[in-house]
Amino acid sequence: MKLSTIPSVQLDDPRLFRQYAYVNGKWTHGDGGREEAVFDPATGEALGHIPWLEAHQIREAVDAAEAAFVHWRALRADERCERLLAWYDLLQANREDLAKLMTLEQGKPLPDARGEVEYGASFVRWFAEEGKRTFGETIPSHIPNAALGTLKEPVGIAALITPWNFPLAMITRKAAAAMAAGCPVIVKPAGETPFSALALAELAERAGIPDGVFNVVLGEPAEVSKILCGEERVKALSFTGSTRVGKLLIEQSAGTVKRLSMELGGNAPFIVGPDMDPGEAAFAAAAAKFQTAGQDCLAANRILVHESIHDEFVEHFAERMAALTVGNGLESEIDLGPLIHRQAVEKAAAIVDDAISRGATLVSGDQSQAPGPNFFMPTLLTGVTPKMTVWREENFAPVAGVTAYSDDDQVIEMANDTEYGLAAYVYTHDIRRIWKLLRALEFGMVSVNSVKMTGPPVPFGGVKQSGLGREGGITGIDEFLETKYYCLGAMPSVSGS
Ligand SMILES: NC(=O)c1ccc[n+]([C@@H]2O[C@H](COP(=O)([O-])OP(=O)(O)OC[C@H]3O[C@@H](n4cnc5c(N)ncnc54)[C@H](O)[C@@H]3O)[C@@H](O)[C@H]2O)c1
Ligand SMILES: N[C@@H](CC=O)C(=O)O
Repeated sequence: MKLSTIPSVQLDDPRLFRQYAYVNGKWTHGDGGREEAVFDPATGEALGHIPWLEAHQIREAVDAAEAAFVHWRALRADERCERLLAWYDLLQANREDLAKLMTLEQGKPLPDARGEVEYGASFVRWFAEEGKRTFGETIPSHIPNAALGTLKEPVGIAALITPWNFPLAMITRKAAAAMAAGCPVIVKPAGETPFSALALAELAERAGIPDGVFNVVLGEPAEVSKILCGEERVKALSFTGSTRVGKLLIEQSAGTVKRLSMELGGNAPFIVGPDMDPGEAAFAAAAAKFQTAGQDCLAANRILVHESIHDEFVEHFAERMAALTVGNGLESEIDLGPLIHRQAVEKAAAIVDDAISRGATLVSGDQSQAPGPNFFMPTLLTGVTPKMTVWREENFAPVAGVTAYSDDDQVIEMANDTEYGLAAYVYTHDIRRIWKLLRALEFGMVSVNSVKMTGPPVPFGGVKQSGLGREGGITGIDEFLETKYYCLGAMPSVSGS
């Protein structure tokens, strides 16, 4: 292994920085000697290296999870709860180090990284408790002398494949639900951000999570996913990432008929009604657009403003953008960090060029001001239309596309004009308009007059090509549970009703 630069960033606990995979409670290198560098997107410097496991090592992780399942599922729910709560406490106690690691590998400003650690930990606590409430049902019997009911049982080994934009919370929202349900997990984090996942493994071990229950495998993404999807013993696949890769994994899982949860791309409309104060709406829209430098599945992708306040809104939005500071997320007072890598910057530039070539107006976004090659300055385009990539695709960059509409029916049509259906924002105080939009918008989540919409109690997920299933909330654990129906017959003591 090559030397890394992370220790110089002064983690309070340097053992949270691991450059190995974690399988069956052991830190593991790749048998084939393959490894990958991980870069700080702000500076371009290598932070460290991770091994790429060989196919037989991925299967060993499945063997380990299979063995662990026997004991993990046999624990009482309150015993699993205790271990998960110990994990939660350790995440909280190490919040600062986890946040530093995250900023280094992902780029988001340190306060946002702290927020994500808090957010990620909150799912662990939530599901620790929810695990105690996986109730079955009693069914009034139609069969004489029989007792009918259901039990909830863990589905089995769960493979969790996660993205780089939320390197910790996208893991805990899945892993805590699965583990609380009694399932061991095999996590395959994004290659860009493995260190948050490995720190989670270190803390899981300290929390007393038994060997084989929480595994982190690293490797060539297509190779690893093919094995996990093709493995009969892996019963559930929970994926967060792009719709393109999600579709691929659905296909790869067909042969083994897995339980699938898919949290895929978004293309969120942000609708501003004619009754809104343009300054207030612009402030909210900027918050919904620029968090995590726009690299958020919930980011406002198409900002649709009523024509009567459009020009004023644009003025306020541009003012708000001018106040944003772009830079290395480790420095103070930074609002936007870098994009994850150079290709993301190139994609953002291409989206802006495409929009301008098709008639959009560039209001602001001078890329010569970018503090480094992976940075993209907040950009505002007006007059965006459905023909433009900025409308059709999730841009995953700090590029805001604004357009005007004239009435509610038109804006509903505009908002729904996408194959995605994750989240939508509505800003208006007119209760009739709110209800009309809420019902007509084809999205899994609609947030009215609030940028913040997520958290542990929330059923997070999309419709259309934004995904399958829901994470979090009271149903998130069901993604990892089977319903077993039972009929206890020949029981004269039961009446049948
Ligand atoms: N709906 C949600 O909850 C949610 C949350 C976060 C991110 N996202 C989406 O994630 C996307 C951004 O994340 P990303 O760029 O990491 O997504 P991605 O699809 O490129 O990667 C996600 C994961 O899949 C792996 N992967 C990549 N190519 C693969 C392949 N060919 N075969 C198998 N695995 C492969 C990656 O290594 C990573 O672990 C955006 O579309 C965003 O909207 C959705
Ligand atoms: N912000 C989202 C992650 C999407 O990228 C969440 O809260 O889950």
